Amino acid sequence: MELTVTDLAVARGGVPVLEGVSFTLSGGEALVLRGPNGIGKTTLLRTVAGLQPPLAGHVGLDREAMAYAGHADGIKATLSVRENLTFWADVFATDRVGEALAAFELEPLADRFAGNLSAGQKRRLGLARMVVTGRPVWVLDEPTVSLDVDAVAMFARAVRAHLGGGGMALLATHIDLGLDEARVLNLAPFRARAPEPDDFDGAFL
Ligand SMILES: Nc1ncnc2c1ncn2[C@@H]1O[C@H](COP(=O)(O)OP(=O)(O)OP(=O)(O)O)[C@@H](O)[C@H]1O
Repeated sequence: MELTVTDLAVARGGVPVLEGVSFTLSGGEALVLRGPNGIGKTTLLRTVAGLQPPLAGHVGLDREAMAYAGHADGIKATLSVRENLTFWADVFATDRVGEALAAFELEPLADRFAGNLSAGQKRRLGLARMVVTGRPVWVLDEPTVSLDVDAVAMFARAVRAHLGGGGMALLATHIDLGLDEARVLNLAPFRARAPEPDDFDGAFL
C-alpha cells in the first residue's frame, strides 16, 4: 500500500494556504510536516485525511485507510478509559483494546472516567485510539501536546511499532520525536501565492 499525494492545493476558510504539495508514503514510512505557525499543516492533514476537499490535486488513497487525530482528543468524558477504547473498537470492528492500553501504559487508568484524566493522560488515550482503529495510515496533528518526556518516547515507540507492521504515519509536530527514520517535508516552498487582482487599478477606486 502507498499514499500518493499529487499537486495538492488546500484552503482554509475559503483562502488558499498551500499549493503544489506532492509526496509519496510507502508502508513502513513516516513523514513529518514542518513549517511555521499558520502555514497550513492542519489544513493539509485534514485534506489528506478526507475531512475537507482539496482545492486542486489528488490524494491517492481512500479516506477509509486513514485514522486522524487532531487537536481535540475526541474522548467521551463519562466513559471509562477502557469503555472509550471499546467504543472505538466497536466502531472500527477491531479487537485491539488490550494492545492500545498497553502501548500507552493505560492499564492502571483503565477503569477511570476519561473526564477525570490529566491533560497528558487524555492525550495518551486519544492516541491509543489510533491503535484501536487498525487503519494503515495515521494522520496526526501535533500529537505530543501535553505529553511529558516519557510519554513522547511512548508515542514514538507506538509509531515505530505501527511502521514495523507496514503502517504509515503523516504527522505535524514542532518537536523532535526521536523518530530518526522519519522523512521531513518543509512546507515553506508550498505557500500559496496571493491571487492577482483582475483589475489592479479598480481595486483602489
Ligand atoms: N476558519 C478560518 N477562516 C479563515 N482562515 C483560517 C481559519 N482557520 C484557520 N485559518 C488560517 O489558515 C491558515 C492555516 O491554518 P492551519 O491551522 O492549517 O496552520 P498550521 O500550520 O497548522 O498552524 P499551527 O502550527 O499554528 O498549528 C492560518 O493562516 C490560519 O490563520
